[in-house]
Amino acid sequence: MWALVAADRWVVFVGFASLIGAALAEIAIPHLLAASIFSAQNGGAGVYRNAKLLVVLCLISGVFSGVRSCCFGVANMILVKRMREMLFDSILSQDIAFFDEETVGDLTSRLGSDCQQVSRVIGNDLNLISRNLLQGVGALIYLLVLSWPLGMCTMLICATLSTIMLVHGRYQKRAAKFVQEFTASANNVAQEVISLVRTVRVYGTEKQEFKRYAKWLDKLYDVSFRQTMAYGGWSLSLNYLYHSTQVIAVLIGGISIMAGKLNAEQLTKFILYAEWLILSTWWIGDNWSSLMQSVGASEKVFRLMDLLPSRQLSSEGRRLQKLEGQIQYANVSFSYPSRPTVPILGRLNLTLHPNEVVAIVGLSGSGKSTVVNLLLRLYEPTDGQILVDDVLLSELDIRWFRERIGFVGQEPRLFRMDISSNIRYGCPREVSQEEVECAAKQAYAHDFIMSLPDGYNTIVDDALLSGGQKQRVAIARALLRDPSILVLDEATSALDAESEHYVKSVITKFSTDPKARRTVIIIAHRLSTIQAADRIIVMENGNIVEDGKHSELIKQDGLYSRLAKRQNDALD
Ligand SMILES: Nc1ncnc2c1ncn2[C@@H]1O[C@H](COP(=O)(O)OP(=O)(O)OP(=O)(O)O)[C@@H](O)[C@H]1O
Repeated sequence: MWALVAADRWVVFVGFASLIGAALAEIAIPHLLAASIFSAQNGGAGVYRNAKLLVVLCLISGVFSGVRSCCFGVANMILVKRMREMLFDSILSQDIAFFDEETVGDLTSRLGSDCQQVSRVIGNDLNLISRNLLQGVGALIYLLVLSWPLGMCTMLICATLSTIMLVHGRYQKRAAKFVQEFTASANNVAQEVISLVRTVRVYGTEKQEFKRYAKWLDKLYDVSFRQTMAYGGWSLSLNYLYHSTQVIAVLIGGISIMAGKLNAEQLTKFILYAEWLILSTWWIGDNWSSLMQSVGASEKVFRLMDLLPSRQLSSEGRRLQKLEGQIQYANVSFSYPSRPTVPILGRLNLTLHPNEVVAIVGLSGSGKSTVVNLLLRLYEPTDGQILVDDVLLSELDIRWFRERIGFVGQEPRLFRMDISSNIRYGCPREVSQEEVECAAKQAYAHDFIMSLPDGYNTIVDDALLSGGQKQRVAIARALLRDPSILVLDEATSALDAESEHYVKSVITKFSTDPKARRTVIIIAHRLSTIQAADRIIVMENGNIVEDGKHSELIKQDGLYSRLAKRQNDALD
């Protein structure tokens, strides 16, 4: 955290300097107050001088307090901004496996409320704790000098208060972690339910979902209730201890006056400073528990911030003169890091030649998408190697390589921006509007885009376009890059019959038009779309069981032929 603050050390430095200035100015105020009252009673000498001094001290303390508040306020803003930037950057630079483990709700909670809470450490808690600590220590020294028996009694009360404060702070820190966890869980449920609201509505599970959300809110309430009770206990003990200083003042102070060891002015000063000392301890205690809550909330935030970025992104690799598009899987085995004991691919061997259009088919869960995930280096093989143009994929500059890949995922989701920007998204070169429209035409998306109210400038989101339309925009995005390797994962699953026909034409163009040729990998469930592919790979349980052209595989009478027959029967 200090690294975060260091960049703005001047703001923090000026803040702390004004804090000390204000505390020093304020420490003399009770003394002057009592002195003025008693000098007035004793004939008036020094009243005006004390009053003038009081005005000057009040002015100084006011200016310093104002500067202090501004500086710590600014430090707080800078801190929360920088923390969010660092955390977001750290999250974005993680391996994809990280996102299999963490939930969206959890991460957004860390970025939102947790960062805000942690920033309070600088903006509020540390600032107030330091100020009250300074004032408290000043008051204690004054009290001990004034009358050590009275000073010692007050110190004893403060020590008791501090012990209660530490126990209370530790409790608040523990409670803050639960609050953080339950808030994140409630956020997870809310995000999931809102994003699946159509399913919830159709299945009529609103009440169930409400209960699921309310369950976490109940837990949150429970912890917050205990926190409030603990705070009540803290306030109660503070109150008793505060009033006990008044009792001590009356008793011990009275006895001291009768014994001639103290006069009325000194006892008044004692009461003022003792009150100040107790109030300072109260404030420290209050801010201490808040500081502990922030420390509790900060643990996960800092753990996330401290994660090392994905090694892929931090290492530089080789760049080839041109990506020809030859891909070779050599004895590749793989298990997902979240389920390391479940083998997904077992010693897979597959070679794709440059400009070949290869379709991968197979039953659901047979590992088709996993083959593509490994090529995109979203995951690393557990064993074996992947070579691209005879170079190890792990040795290639991953950014350079990905720039040359066009990818359409299973569920293309669009960004909340206009269609034109969605098509340009991630394109490594400057592209004109004509090029965007040309890509949209190739993906048969141009006509429906033109029918939208603002054409290419229409702001889209997931709800505005149909699945097939979103998929065609995603295909246009992939084509605009003019990639050397094009990957279409289930690119036809969400298409209606008409769109499917168009996409089939795009695929046929890749295999027939020499100008459009590139290495294409198509993962498809609808076998009718991939008949024009140069080769069809059939997968079962993470292994390749058949490999050949459509006509050859039909003749083999194996899994592909069975799948094709089943689909034909379904259509009849
Ligand atoms: N991120 C993940 N973490 C753990 N297991 C996963 C993950 N993604 C996929 N799997 C598992 O890996 C296996 C293969 O999944 P994959 O998505 O590659 O199959 P697929 O053939 O593409 O299936 P489909 O046709 O249904 O998309 C499945 O058993 C799946 O449950």
